[in-house]
Parts: sequence; C-alpha cells; structure tokens
Amino acid sequence: MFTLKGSLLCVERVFKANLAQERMISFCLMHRNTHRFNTFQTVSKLPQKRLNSITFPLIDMERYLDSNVSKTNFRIFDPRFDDISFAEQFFTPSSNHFIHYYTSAVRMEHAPSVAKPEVCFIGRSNVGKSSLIKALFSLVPGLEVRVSKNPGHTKKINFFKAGKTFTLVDLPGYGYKAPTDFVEMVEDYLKTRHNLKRTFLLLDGSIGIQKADQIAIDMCEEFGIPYVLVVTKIDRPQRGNLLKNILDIQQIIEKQTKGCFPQPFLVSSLNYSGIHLLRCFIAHVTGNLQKNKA
Ligand SMILES: Nc1nc2c(ncn2[C@@H]2O[C@H](COP(=O)(O)OP(=O)(O)OP(=O)(O)O)[C@@H](O)[C@H]2O)c(=O)[nH]1
Ligand SMILES: [Mg+2]
Repeated sequence: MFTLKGSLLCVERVFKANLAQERMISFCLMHRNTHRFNTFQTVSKLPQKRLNSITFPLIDMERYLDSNVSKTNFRIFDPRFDDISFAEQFFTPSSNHFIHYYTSAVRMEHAPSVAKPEVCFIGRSNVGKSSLIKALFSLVPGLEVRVSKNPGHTKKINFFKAGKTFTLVDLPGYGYKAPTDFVEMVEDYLKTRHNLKRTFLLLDGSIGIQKADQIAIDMCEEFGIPYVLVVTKIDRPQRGNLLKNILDIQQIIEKQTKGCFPQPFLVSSLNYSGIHLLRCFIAHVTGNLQKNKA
C-alpha cells in the first residue's frame, strides 16, 4: 500500500544510491587521473603552471605569501627537469635494477647489514610514511607497501632495496598505538646505522606541527644526524591552513635546528605533488644523481 513514509524512504534510498555511485565515480576518476602522474614523463607534458605546481609545490606557494616573508630557503635544492627525469630510473625496475621488499626487523641485531646508502622515513603514526614509500615506488608493479587508516599499522623496520643503488626504510610511527619497544627500535636504528645518508621526518600538512613532532626534531638534533622535514597530505588542508603550517615549520627550522636541511619538502601521495622532486633528492643524497653530471 502506498504511504507517504514509504515513498519518502524510497526516494531517500534512490538518493543515497546515486550519491554512493557519484562518490565511486569521482574516487575512480581521481585515482585514474592521479595515477597517471606517477611518471615524470606524463607530468612534463602538462601545461606549465600545472607542471610547476606538481613538481615544485613549495615554490608554487610563493605567490600566496607576502613579499616580506623570506623565501630564500625555497630553492636550495632546485634541480633541472632533466635531473628529475634522470632520477626516475632509480625508482623504475628493469632487468638489471631489481626493486623489492627486502626484509623486516624488530631489533637492530636482526637488521640486514647493507653497505649501500640508506634513507629512512620517520614520523607520527598515520602521518603517511608507508603511503609515501608506496608513491615513490609506484612504478614497481606488484610491490606491496602496506598502508592503513588505522594509526600504528607498521610495527617493524621494513627495508626496501632499489637494486644496487640505495635502500629505503619504513619505520613504525611514534605516538598513538606505537609499538611498545618503539623508542628502543627507532633510536637504536638512527644511532647505529652507519650507511644512513638522510632521515626524512614527516609532518602532517593538514594538522601542522605537534608536540610529538617537536620531540622527534629534538631527537634528530641530539643524535646529530642529517635530516629533512617532509610535509605530507598537502592535498587535504585548505590553502590558508597549509600556508600557516608551512610557515610555522620554516620558523622552527630557522630558529631551532642545526642538522635539518633548510628547505622542507611538500608531498601528496595521493596526487603525486612533490613526489618527483623527492625522488630526485633521494637520488642526490644517495650519490646517484651525480652520475648524471659525470
Ligand atoms: N589525502 C591523503 N591521505 C594520505 C596521504 N598519505 C597518506 N594518507 C592516508 O593517511 C593514512 C595513513 O597512511 P600510512 O601511510 O599508513 O601512515 P603511516 O605513517 O605509515 O602510519 P603508521 O604505519 O601507523 O605509523 C591512510 O589512510 C592514507 O591513505 C596523502 O598524501 N593524502
Ligand atoms: Mg606505516
């Protein structure tokens, strides 16, 4: 029998189904479109403005900043497109360049002794460490890097080898739901890893710097290791919020750090902004970019 309540329910169901369908379509479109941007070749064919904003997201922010804000640290690492394109080969598998998950360790005595240069990724749980490694290695078919919306997902130190060139290391996050032996595990790693060329300390661009991040910065300073701040998830916040968070981070770099690279790196693992520049920087700090100049 026809009732008003029944027909309203019916309309509501149709509306919800349409909404779900729309969301699914936009999710698919987003992934189809952004996935294309994982190669620099595709990005380099974009119109100039879009090319620059995906490749150099920090420089792209300049136009929104007051003229009295110092931008001197925005272009310290400022490679040519040619270098960015060259660096991509280290993240692309080939018959003589095997990229793969190597092993995991919960304590340093289980860590592999790798002579090649190494870089690692640290940061609060859920900041996007694993997602970033996944984006960097997105040209490797079948390489599994596990990410999760639940904090505390990565419990071990995970080693990924890029042929004979370098190793990337994914570490468990600190803060909420961190493994109980986190401090021992990560501190030991940072203190004793002789081949560690650079530590990438990730900060969530949509949240800004937190107390736990400040503690991690202090730890890197105390250990005297060279490190870089990477601002993640830049696709998420509104531009005003992102700018404020970046300026706060720049202040901290200028006023409180000695071992930190003066230029922060901005990335989105979702739309690949900043990923190509970061690939190039990793090639540089591991001594592989120099081969282009030789
Ligand atoms: N929008 C957006 N979401 C992201 C980005 N990077 C990561 N995320 C999301 O953030 C959540 C956490 O990502 P993970 O990469 O697992 O974070 P993690 O730092 O490895 O976390 P732990 O292993 O728990 O320490 C997931 O839901 C991701 O999809 C990004 O660039 N943009
Ligand atoms: Mg993780």
